[in-house]
Amino acid sequence: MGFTSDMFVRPISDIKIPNHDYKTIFKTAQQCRQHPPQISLYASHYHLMKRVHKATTITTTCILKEERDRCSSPSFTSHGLRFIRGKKLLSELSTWRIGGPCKYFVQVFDRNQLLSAIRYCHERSIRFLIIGKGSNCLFDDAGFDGCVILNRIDFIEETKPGIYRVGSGYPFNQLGVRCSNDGFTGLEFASGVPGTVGGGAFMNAGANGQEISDAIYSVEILQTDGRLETINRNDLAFGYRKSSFQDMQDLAAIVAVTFKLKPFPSAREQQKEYLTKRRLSQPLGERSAGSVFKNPEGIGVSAGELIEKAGLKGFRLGNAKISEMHANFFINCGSTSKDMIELINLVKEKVKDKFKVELREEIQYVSPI
Ligand SMILES: NC(=O)C1=CN([C@@H]2O[C@H](COP(=O)(O)OP(=O)(O)OC[C@H]3O[C@@H](n4cnc5c(N)ncnc54)[C@H](OP(=O)(O)O)[C@@H]3O)[C@@H](O)[C@H]2O)C=CC1
Ligand SMILES: C=C(O[C@H]1[C@H](O)[C@@H](CO)O[C@H](OP(=O)(O)OP(=O)(O)OC[C@H]2O[C@@H](n3ccc(=O)[nH]c3=O)[C@H](O)[C@@H]2O)[C@@H]1NC(C)=O)C(=O)O
Repeated sequence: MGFTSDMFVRPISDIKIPNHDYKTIFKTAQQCRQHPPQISLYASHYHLMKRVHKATTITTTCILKEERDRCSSPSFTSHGLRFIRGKKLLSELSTWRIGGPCKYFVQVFDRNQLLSAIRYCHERSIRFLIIGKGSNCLFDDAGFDGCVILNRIDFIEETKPGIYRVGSGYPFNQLGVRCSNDGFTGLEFASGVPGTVGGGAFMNAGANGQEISDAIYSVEILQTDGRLETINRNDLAFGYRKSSFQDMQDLAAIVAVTFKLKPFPSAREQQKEYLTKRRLSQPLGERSAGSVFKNPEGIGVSAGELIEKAGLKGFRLGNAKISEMHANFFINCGSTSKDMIELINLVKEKVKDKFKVELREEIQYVSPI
């Protein structure tokens, strides 16, 4: 989307002339009589309106030019945040290491920054995407024609024994280790999961019979209109890789999650056992996005098993390959998004032909526009 000048019209409060500094306002007005007024003045200036409105206009025009220049440079600051324009590669932001440049990129470290980033996008009708570790996303080689907001809200506080309030950008993996080390059960499975707490809640991450939803006490979310809301677990619905968040029209982002865990002396051993199992059965050192497909429900056979039985383990299409270790992990060996999508579609077709089972993706496609 191109910039138009009216995107940069700002109310006078944003113009760096203090309300009482009439001298500067008059001076600016005198310099720029040719411009028509575009925005209204504050009531306190009303008695000066006739003489001042031209000052407002020209000052705004200066801001427009300044902001347009800033926004077309490789990096610029707005709303107190540093944006990178056109340079950040999505391949650097995804565990699959696939994806072209995004039009804007910004990192947020707390709730207010997240709100500012969303406001920035909202004011300019820029499409935005919140990502955590990008461990479940397939980005396009063409990139993303919007703003990628990288969630780095990564605080953790134990408010009472077994109750943890955690920023949505906190690594899920680390949370699993921390809670198990502290002797609490419920999140042992999280160690080894490469996502964030927010991504985990959004997807209702699970493994080894545990799910994040079983440990959640409440979730703090940010709505697109800027409102913050805390939702109790009882008011949320979860299923296999499914959560209420996926259906919320007004959700901007999950900001923090509070977990309530029970004491369990063997939590640490349990966590280590899960991690060992994961290391033995999953290609963790390779560029993947974890399970590509959800397990089909109600048939008692996993997606990995079906793909293996279809004879596809180790199959390679271009530079995208099905892991020899686990058939539901697809490896990027220098692949494009096109290769990976073709491989995914081919697997779906073969499994459908052979077993009459429709595999459904767990990974999320992020379209470039
Ligand atoms: N069990 C396993 O071994 C593995 C599990 N996973 C799971 O995949 C998920 C990926 O996590 P992560 O890498 O952080 O996510 P990603 O960065 O891959 O984002 C995935 C999706 O989650 C949504 N999302 C991410 N963070 C937030 C947030 N704070 N608020 C709202 N929505 C959010 C985004 O939705 P939108 O597009 O709407 O912005 C995005 O499309 C986790 O559930 C992880 O547990 C991944 C790999 C292996
Ligand atoms: C990796 C993910 O989560 C994983 C999670 O780590 C593990 C461990 O609990 O259980 C799920 O995998 P999974 O169902 O493939 O679990 P596994 O224990 O590896 O395999 C299940 C069964 O399939 C068989 N199997 C698996 C892979 C394979 O190539 N061939 C095969 O026959 C295994 O022998 C086993 O009998 C989650 N995947 C899904 C889609 O639910 C993820 O979500 O990205």
